[in-house]
Amino acid sequence: MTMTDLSAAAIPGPATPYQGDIARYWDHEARPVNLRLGDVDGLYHHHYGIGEVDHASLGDPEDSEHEKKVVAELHRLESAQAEVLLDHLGPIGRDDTLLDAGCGRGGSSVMAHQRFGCKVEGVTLSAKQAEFGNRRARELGIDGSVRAQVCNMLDTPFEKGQMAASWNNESSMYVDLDDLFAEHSRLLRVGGRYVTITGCWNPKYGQPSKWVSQINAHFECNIHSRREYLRAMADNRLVPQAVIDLTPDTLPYWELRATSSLVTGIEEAFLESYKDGSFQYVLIAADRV
Ligand SMILES: C[S@@+](CC[C@H](N)C(=O)[O-])C[C@H]1O[C@@H](n2cnc3c(N)ncnc32)[C@H](O)[C@@H]1O
Ligand SMILES: CC(C)=CCC/C(C)=C/COP(=O)(O)OP(=O)(O)O
Ligand SMILES: [Mg+2]
Repeated sequence: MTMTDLSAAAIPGPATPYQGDIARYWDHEARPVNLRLGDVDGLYHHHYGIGEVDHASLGDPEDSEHEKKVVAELHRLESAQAEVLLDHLGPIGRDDTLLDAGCGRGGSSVMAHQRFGCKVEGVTLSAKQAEFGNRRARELGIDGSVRAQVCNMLDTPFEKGQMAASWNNESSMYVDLDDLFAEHSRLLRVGGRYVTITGCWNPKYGQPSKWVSQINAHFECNIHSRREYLRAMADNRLVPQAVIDLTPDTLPYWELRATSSLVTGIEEAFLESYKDGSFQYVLIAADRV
């Protein structure tokens, strides 16, 4: 099957009722905070931002263009997050294939192809997201290299050792981590790199805080603890090379978002849980050994 021959692939139903819920959730998602940010430059993300806010770029709050500038700034910070994830993939060649596990509308996949010139396979539970990502790839003329498929990331059709690198950008809170890392470990070649950026609860807090529970309910997900990530990697031949606490770097994004007209109601939970230490935004990069 060639990269663009999607018609040949039989799409099985969801593996579990829960995966059916998540497929429906993302099939129906159309929040302005995601679509308006994506419209800035055609990279559509479903993850959050990192880095300092460029307050000078926002200008006067009374200015009629202010809201547009806030949208552009939030989007710049979300793309900066994806750039940091890609920075940790290691050397990638044009002939390599990467896996974007839980690819959403495909923003990170496109960025990876633009940076490395390689092939990128994205998988999502949502047919709407896969169609959206494949349409964007066609519009950009890169559908020979970047594609999305409706597929469970715990059970993919890719070959053992096929991937030079793989990642989960804010998509690992929907699955069991042992199952997830077993599949990444199977797909990665020895020496290949796995990267995740994720929110995780802090074992030092004791248990998930009320804010973490609120985030779980809001997104129908199941946030894991930092310890669970490290244990599940160790059990699946993934050896961490970097564990970076991005919590201080993501706070400016949330402060700005909380003041914008695009608020969704979840801003307080992120801000409060990051500040009380119960929740952390982390990047973990690991080598397949
Ligand atoms: C918050 S979005 C992140 C999207 C993307 N990684 C990004 O950074 O824009 C979560 C994604 O995980 C996907 N997902 C959740 N569980 C999955 C599973 N078992 N297999 C494949 N994708 C899954 C959803 O379909 C959705 O696309
Ligand atoms: C860090 C954690 C716990 C993430 C949970 C997964 C998630 C829903 C990410 C953002 O998606 P989105 O961009 O669709 O959300 P929003 O509409 O809030 O921007
Ligand atoms: Mg978003």
